[in-house]
Amino acid sequence: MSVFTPVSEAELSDWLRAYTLGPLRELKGILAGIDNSNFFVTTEGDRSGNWPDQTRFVLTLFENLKAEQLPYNLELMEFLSQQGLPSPAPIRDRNGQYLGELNGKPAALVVRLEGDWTERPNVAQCAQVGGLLARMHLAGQAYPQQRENTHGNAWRIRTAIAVSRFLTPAEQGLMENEVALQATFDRSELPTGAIHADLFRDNILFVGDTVSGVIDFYFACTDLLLYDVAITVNDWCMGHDYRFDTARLQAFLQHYHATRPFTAAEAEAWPMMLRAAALRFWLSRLYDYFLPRPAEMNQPKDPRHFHRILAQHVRETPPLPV
Ligand SMILES: Nc1ncnc2c1ncn2[C@@H]1O[C@H](COP(=O)(O)OP(=O)(O)O)[C@@H](O)[C@H]1O
Ligand SMILES: N[C@@H](CCOP(=O)(O)O)C(=O)O
Repeated sequence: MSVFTPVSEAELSDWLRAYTLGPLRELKGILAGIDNSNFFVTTEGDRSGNWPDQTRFVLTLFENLKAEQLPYNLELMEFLSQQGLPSPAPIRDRNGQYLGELNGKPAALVVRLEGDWTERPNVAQCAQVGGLLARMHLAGQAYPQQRENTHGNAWRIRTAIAVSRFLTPAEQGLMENEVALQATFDRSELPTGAIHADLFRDNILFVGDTVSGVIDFYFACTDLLLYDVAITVNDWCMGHDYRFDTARLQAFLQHYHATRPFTAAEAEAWPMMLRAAALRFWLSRLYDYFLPRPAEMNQPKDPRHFHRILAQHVRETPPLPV
């Protein structure tokens, strides 16, 4: 979303001296995104450096994650990019470090990928994203690091308490019921691994109908693969009436299933995963909407969207259609 921590050209020019990317040409704050402070950075390039042809980068100042939590995310991006997946590689400085500090925040530069995100994905794009997510899950099985989901059960309970006063009694009832159900739902038979955990439409870039990039791995963690699928389809395959668009959903899931077949336990857990995924973003959007952090540029997202998706999933829980 946002720029919470401003950076001046002089501050960045000074910081860039640690890299072999040449002098700063342009610095521009990015409005999109909601967690970190992001900037497009263009440099003059340095033909003698490690990134001779690269002049376009994204600078992120991490607002929530601490430096010790970031190696999981940044090294996952590097790992997936080495496996041929279109994830932006973090840039290492002259000392081989990809994580520094700028204006009191942990900060990193990553390669700026080509392409734009799509607001209205078509069936072919959903199919591509389904296949891509399955490939990311399979590749992630070899990723050696683990990180607990910061938006798991304890976070759900804490956040539900914090936002409760902003809800109607009916909304409070729905939330309390879901938080309690999710807390006791048996997940022990479900496959786990490295998940993106926020693979919304604005985190995939396309050139035409071809995926050119997967960005924003800063919620990535070790969790259920099926939960990641549910998060992704709740955004990519949702229709205007808060029911799935069947053609996009089937294309997505069939392409996923062709690369990593769903297990019987996953088919059974599907409705609860869709609900967990909707609850996760209802809660975070409520929190960001009613209890926002101060920001120079900010664009809170509408929490009612996920309230409606959750209510619909509770009314009618669609089976896994593969
Ligand atoms: N590697 C990248 N290549 C191209 N654009 C990027 C890249 N990383 C981020 N962006 C742009 O910055 C925006 C915000 O980034 P994002 O990681 O989603 O922010 P946040 O972590 O705050 O949610 C994206 O919507 C995209 O336009
Ligand atoms: N995708 C989430 C919030 C995180 O936003 P992002 O800009 O980091 O993708 C939502 O839509 O609520």
